[in-house]
Amino acid sequence: MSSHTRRPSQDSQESQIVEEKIVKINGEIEIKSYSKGRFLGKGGFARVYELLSLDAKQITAAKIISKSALNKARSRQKLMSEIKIHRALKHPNIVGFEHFFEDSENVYILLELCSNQTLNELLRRRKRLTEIEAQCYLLQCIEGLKYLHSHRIIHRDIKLGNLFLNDKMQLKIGDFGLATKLEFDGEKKRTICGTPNYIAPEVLDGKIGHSYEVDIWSTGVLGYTLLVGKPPFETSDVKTTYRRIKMNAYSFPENIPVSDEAKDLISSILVSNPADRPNLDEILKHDFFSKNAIPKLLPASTLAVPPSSSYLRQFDMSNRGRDSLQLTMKSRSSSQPYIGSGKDSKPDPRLSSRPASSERVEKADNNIKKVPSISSYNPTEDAEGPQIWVKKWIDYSSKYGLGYLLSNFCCGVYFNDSTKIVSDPAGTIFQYIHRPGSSREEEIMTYTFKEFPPELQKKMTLLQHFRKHLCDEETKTNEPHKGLTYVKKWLSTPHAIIFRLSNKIVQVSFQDKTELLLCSESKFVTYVSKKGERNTYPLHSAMESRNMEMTKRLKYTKEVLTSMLHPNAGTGEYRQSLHDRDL
Ligand SMILES: Nc1ncnc2c1ncn2[C@@H]1O[C@H](COP(=O)(O)OP(=O)(O)OP(=O)(O)O)[C@@H](O)[C@H]1O
Repeated sequence: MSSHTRRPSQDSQESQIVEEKIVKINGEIEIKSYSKGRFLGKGGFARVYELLSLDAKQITAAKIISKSALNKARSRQKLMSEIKIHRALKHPNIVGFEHFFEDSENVYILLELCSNQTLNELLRRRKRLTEIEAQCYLLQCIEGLKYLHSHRIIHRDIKLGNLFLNDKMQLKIGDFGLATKLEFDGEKKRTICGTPNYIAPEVLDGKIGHSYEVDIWSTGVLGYTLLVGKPPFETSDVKTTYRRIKMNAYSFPENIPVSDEAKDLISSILVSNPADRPNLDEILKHDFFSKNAIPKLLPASTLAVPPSSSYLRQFDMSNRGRDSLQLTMKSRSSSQPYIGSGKDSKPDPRLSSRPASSERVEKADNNIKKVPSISSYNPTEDAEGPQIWVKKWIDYSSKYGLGYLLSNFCCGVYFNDSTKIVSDPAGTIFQYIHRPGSSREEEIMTYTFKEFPPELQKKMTLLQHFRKHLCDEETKTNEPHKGLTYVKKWLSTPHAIIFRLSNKIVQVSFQDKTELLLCSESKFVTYVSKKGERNTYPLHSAMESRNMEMTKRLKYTKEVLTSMLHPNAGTGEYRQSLHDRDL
């Protein structure tokens, strides 16, 4: 199997098309083409990019390793071992291994794309996590480890940066560069490897050898790090860190609240003698995992902010005796801090903000009972409603376009020429979305705020201008986001402004501050009432609901969306028909 990359002749940059040459058994040659997309990150060895297979239209993360980095026999062996171990694995909590191939310059490892980065970036944004989040991630990590250990594989590098999150917020163990497969169960390994903060004492000792218990130790370090915000043995130099690990010198800081159950579990894991540590099943039976119900997956909003109190209440075991409806179909707060002019102050007609404060949603719990058709409905991720929506916007289409702030604090502009720009919350990177030449396909280019083509200068200045007006200082985080959601289309009617987001959510923000968020894929609808109450329903039950305020708006939305598909859409006649339509 071999392949080659095609370099554009006048372009000195890296090639954008990768071709894989497959020699079939009958000698025929098949060429598979991939288009190289966004840069996702780099490690010691590899640069990682999105790779789109042009025939299957499937996007993967491609770890591209230059062969020049493999001139030492040890690095080649390491890569071969990583591929050999990883390709045989299949589990929901392990990064999927799709495929690998090579050409004269590189080795390409195609992996399941984890678009929400790793727990490393998450913790940098969030500082530390709530207990329910730590439970949820630890459970998934332990499930992945159980699978590995049952196949006699020790990962040996469990740490924040090797725990990936996919678009559904599923945790996936990745990077098998240091993993090893035991020949038999009692075998001990002696290679000193791992990442300083997470390395187990028996690895540092080197004499006694190590086994599965090193992954258990790292899970303890992981639990501590998620809850406290920094690893237990961290110091400014590696030697002192190692000394602390050997002496088991760590403590829980007094100013950070950590439950007794969490402290007990972590302390039972972080013991010097590997034989005294609990095994994975014993960890799962610990009180830390039974003091409350634990969500299978967390909402994507927790990438930026902690889960809201109303979200948390559905997992509180002390509520279990209450009305089952309240527990199964909880109204959810976005948990994002409320930014905006508020309902009492008179809003600037051009500057709008959506009502999304958590107090409002908490009040909504009592209202849920009034919607009869949803009582048999069990909560899923979808019951959370969309995680990303337009929080504020400024309609400056009289001159330039529409500027907006999303609930995940990404800021964007839909320009009058239909090009779009969207920045990450920190203002580090931005994406420019346009249709090059006469192409029908949109192209998404990613640039940093410091380096971008000069022709984008004016649009960047406008983006900066909108950001200044829409963003609060406190909402800016430091971490670049990947796969940014942006406004794909928007339309203003006499009653509402309608946004179609790139994540396929349609948001209808009415003049009276009510709001509909429609998810065409999951067929769920979230309604924010005049009082600011936010509830999510399956679309079919929402249509039949007795909540007239909502059904009226759903009907209006349906009519507007249908007429947008009309051949006359965009013409004066069409616009007039929108004006004539009643809410
Ligand atoms: N499956 C994936 N989906 C999305 N991004 C990924 C994926 N795999 C890797 N990345 C990104 O690429 C970066 C480098 O990947 P990785 O750490 O696996 O490379 P490496 O060279 O093997 O690193 P190391 O030096 O730790 O062995 C990661 O930090 C992450 O940002």
